[in-house]
Amino acid sequence: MVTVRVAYLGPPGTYSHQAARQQFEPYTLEDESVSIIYLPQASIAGCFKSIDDDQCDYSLVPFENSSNGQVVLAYDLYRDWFVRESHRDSGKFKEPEFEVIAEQFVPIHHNLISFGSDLSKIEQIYSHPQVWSQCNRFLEELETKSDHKIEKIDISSTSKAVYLLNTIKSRERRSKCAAIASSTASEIHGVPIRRSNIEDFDGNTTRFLVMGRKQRKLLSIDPVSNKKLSDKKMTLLTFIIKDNDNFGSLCNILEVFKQHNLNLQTITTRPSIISPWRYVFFVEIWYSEELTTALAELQAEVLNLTVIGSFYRSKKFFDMVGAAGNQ
Ligand SMILES: O=C(O)C(=O)Cc1ccccc1
Repeated sequence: MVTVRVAYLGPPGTYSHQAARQQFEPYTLEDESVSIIYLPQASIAGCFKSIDDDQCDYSLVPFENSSNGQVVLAYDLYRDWFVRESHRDSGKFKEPEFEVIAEQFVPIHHNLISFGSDLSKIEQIYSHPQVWSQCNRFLEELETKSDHKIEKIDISSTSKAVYLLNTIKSRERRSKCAAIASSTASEIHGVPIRRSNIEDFDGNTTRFLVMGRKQRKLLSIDPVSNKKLSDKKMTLLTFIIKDNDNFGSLCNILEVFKQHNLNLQTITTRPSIISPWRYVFFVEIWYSEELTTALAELQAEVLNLTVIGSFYRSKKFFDMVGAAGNQ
């Protein structure tokens, strides 16, 4: 029997749980001797810590959404784990024991879940902060139809938001509270769905990154062999511009990628926390063999150049791009 430990943002019933099952279930279906132990974490930060501490072999985090963009908390955790400079005052940086090894795209369908059937009485809604701006239209409509403001309460995950409805003692209060979460979360916690598919956009999709321990080759299942992968690879890397006051630094960096025919998919910046208004860059590049030479050349321009992972592009990416291109 091969046992693989997978951490995700819990409790069961979150979208992260869905992503973890989507990534690992195919292996159990193919081979009965593989068993997956899913390990729900209380926070996204916990998903990073548990893999570094060797409490799991793989760990997933939400990274970006097709309608409301980056999951900034995940980016900031990548900065905290991978950017040595951001620890220079404490001197406490330690090389992470993990890297990004795969991606998973998950269709996200949100539901309004509540014990109360009269939606005009809802006063408070619980959910994960990433959810609000994916359901703007529904939330605005709901507020217009009720004669009061609706308070949005941030919870560490969508499934926990539904769980919390069960902890409200007073029946009257319960009927005035709701959660936004998946249909699985509604089933698990036994709270009915009052409206389904309340997301603003069709095709609302979250991209999750799968992290693996650097020593995972000792394991006998390898998620990279998943058949739903294309033959194209991506590389996620991070750096800080060395001389912030130097005119054209970013342009010089982009020039290096261009000269090596490296195609960029995204550039994102987050506060570096080294000093105010200094930024950490996250770049995703379509991998090619020229990357190593390009990275060596980039050293002149940047600090803390670190590859967070190289991984095969999911075939779903091309399905989605193709579908959008045909519209
Ligand atoms: O709270 C969850 O269910 C998560 O997995 C985080 C999240 C929230 C909204 C969209 C995708 C992931």
